[in-house]
Amino acid sequence: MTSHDRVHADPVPAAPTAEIAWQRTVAEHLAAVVFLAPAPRTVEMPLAEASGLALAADVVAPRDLPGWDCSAMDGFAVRRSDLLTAGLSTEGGEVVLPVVGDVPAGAVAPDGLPAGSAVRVMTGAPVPPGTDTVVAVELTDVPRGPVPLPAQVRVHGLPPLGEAVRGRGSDVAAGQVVAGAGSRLDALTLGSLAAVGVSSVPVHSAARVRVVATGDELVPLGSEPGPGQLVDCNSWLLHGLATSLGHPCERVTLNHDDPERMAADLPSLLADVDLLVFTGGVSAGAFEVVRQCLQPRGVEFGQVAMQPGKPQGVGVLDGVTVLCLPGNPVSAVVSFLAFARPWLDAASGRPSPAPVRAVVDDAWRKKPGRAQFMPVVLEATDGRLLARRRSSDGSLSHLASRLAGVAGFVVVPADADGVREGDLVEVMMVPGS
Ligand SMILES: Nc1nc2c(c(=O)[nH]1)N[C@H]1C(S)=C(S)[C@@H](COP(=O)(O)OP(=O)(O)OC[C@H]3O[C@@H](n4cnc5c(N)ncnc54)[C@H](O)[C@@H]3O)O[C@H]1N2
Ligand code: MOO
Repeated sequence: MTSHDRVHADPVPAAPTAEIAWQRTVAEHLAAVVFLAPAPRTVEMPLAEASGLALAADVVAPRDLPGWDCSAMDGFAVRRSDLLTAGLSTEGGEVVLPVVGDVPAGAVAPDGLPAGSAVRVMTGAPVPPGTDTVVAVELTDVPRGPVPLPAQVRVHGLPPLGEAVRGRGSDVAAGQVVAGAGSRLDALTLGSLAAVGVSSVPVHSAARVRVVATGDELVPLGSEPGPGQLVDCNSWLLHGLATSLGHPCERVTLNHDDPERMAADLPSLLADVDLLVFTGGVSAGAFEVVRQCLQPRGVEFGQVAMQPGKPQGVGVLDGVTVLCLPGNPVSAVVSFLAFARPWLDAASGRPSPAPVRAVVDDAWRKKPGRAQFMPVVLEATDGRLLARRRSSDGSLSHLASRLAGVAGFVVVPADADGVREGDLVEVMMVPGS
């Protein structure tokens, strides 16, 4: 905590120890955090409200799509053998057929097609039983566009059998799986289910999240910071990440460093959420409000071999998983993506995203010992995804303004001493970027 007036302020609270409960690799801490995720809840939800959620079961088509044999073109439905009989061949010629009906999209097709006749059909409209081919309007003497139903049609091209006829169920047959269990209801999956008429789906509900920024140096967005103060950005960063992953999230700022006051607020902070995320006040200073409040209550504070994001806390209070992330803004973002996101994925039944691989368009050194999360911009060039450092100041944890435009973080393994131009690396992506 860096508040200007703290220098002369309250006595130091009766501090628990600043003991380091554990030292872990990123993989070890990830496993410890994800282990705490509860089994996903399953609910039946209207499709319209299920965007972004994961399906809890396979969803099958309740009916065939298309629901009838239909036309793929504006034209005339015929029996192809009638065209051949009337003298049309692949060599050429033309035939005239009487037009005995009109089927716009949305209409019901006539029961059948009298021999040697045609029915005008529009794209998507049902074709009468017995027809097997649609002659596009361009292959006839009928002009394109809004013309009255002609009494007859002159056909001057022989389409192949089955041309422009879509069979019933040719997209999906009733009972076939449209989207499998675990699929995320992105726009296209949601639209597919709407197409087959699925209006409600079994899903894993999103997790309810509360993010709490702490520190008496913080002032809310819109206020002018005084000496030693700064605008809280972490609550916005973490709230934005949680909501962009589709989890409802409440944003709280506690601009004090009083562990007793925080303890009094704990029941309401823990109420009605699945995941409570603190940021700030976890390290080794004299006024680490989160550590001082939560360590005596069983939350463990330790160090993870990563940069940024070394100090971390984790525990369970009243059945709620509590993650305590560092206060430096880049550290908070990296920690959220590395640990809170996988917890959220597990608790909401979503598969972890496949790692994105990119080629480094840059080179930098690092000290071996801690995994590094380097903020990068990504650029697709010549079929390759190039990762370039967002800033030559690298992965420094306080560079809040340089988070703008960051697409992800190149994960440099702990034992590496740097990255060379052309290296293929894994990128931990910022959701929605
Ligand atoms: N003696 C040691 N000092 C520190 C260590 C250590 O091991 N020994 N670890 C360092 C590392 S690494 C990190 S990361 C930070 C983490 O510190 P805290 O989690 O206790 O965070 P604070 O001290 O509260 O804040 C750090 C920094 O970030 C600013 N901050 C905090 N919250 C916000 C917010 N919501 N919006 C914007 N900025 C925020 C805060 O003002 C500080 O400047 O500890 C190192 N120290
Ligand atoms: O871990 Mo801290 O986040 O390096 O600055």
